[in-house]
Amino acid sequence: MINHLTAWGLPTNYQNPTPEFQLARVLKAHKSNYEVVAESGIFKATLSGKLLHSTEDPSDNPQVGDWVGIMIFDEQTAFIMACHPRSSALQRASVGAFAQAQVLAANIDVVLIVQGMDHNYNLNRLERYLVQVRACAIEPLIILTKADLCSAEECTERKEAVRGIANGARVILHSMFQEDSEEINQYLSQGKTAVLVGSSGAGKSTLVNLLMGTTHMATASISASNAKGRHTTSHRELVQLQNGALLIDTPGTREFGLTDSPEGIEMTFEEISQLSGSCKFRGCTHEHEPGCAVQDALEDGRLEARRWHSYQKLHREQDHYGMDKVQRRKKDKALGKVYRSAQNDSRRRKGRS
Ligand SMILES: Nc1nc2c(ncn2[C@@H]2O[C@H](COP(=O)(O)OP(=O)(O)OP(=O)(O)O)[C@@H](O)[C@H]2O)c(=O)[nH]1
Ligand SMILES: [Zn+2]
Repeated sequence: MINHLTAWGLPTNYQNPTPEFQLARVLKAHKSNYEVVAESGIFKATLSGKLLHSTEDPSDNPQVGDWVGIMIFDEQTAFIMACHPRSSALQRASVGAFAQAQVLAANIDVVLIVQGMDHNYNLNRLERYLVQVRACAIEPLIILTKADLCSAEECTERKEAVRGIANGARVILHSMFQEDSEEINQYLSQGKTAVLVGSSGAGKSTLVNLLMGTTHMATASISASNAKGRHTTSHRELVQLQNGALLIDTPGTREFGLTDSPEGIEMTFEEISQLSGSCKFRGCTHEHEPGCAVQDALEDGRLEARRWHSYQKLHREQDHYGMDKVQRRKKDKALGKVYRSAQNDSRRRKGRS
């Protein structure tokens, strides 16, 4: 018998960490309402009280793509009892929260960074996505959509420019008027989970529709379609593609704030990391020191000023996040102390009375 959950990306050697509960994967997460798929079907789900109160960090709460342990309540509803460890998580700095990471999707194999070749085209933004995806240790794939809006020369030029900053990530040109999506499909293999990111209007939903085709719309992913059978991006959701791969669309990720993994910057700006190693002084700030390899490269044109400024901006942002996180931890710790001492006082008072 084919294990139903393998069609939802369950790795063959997966060990269920909580065998007392049924294994399920989160298909949708909207605030505290979830939809999960288990061997026995699709359920609406909510977090169990225990899980709700035991998670200190909001990023530990289940997200789209997570493997969870559920207890089935009736034919349609279930409780999520446990959120299992993730093989990977695509996260960004949380919007409006101080130095908190927000998990956008869990257990991801590849992130498709979608950018339109219209006014959406922007190398700095691509670098930001690349840094953060790599900071999460996930493979990035860049898809330049709306190729029909550029001349053939412009397309080639832009693809080359993107290759120049991609540091080894694959770059694919795409248009909705193309008959097939074979080139993209190569990276979306059976049982692998991909996430689409890109700013609003980049062409993500259009691409999801193309990759989903029509046959799978009749299955679980019907909920991803409106009456006209079109996928619409209102919230994150995991769908099955025609070729057996799984795809999560993230709507309008306009803000894609960096968290604090320096690996992302090092991998994306490898040439700058290498140059830094040749500076005369260790700890060179690359601003005014003599014998600075970065300044030399900027002067003779080996390093483009745009790229250097982008690197500096992203580096600063990441440093800020790191410093804010240290501060937040200190504050949390101090608050914890105040709370514990108040608890002890109250216990003592109770003991005396
Ligand atoms: N010319 C052209 N237009 C495209 C192409 N792909 C998408 N579009 C158009 O671009 C607009 C935005 O596309 P969507 O797919 O809705 O963009 P999105 O990234 O899902 O946007 P959000 O849902 O806001 O995150 C739509 O009007 C599409 O028809 C393409 O390859 N060529
Ligand atoms: Zn230097």
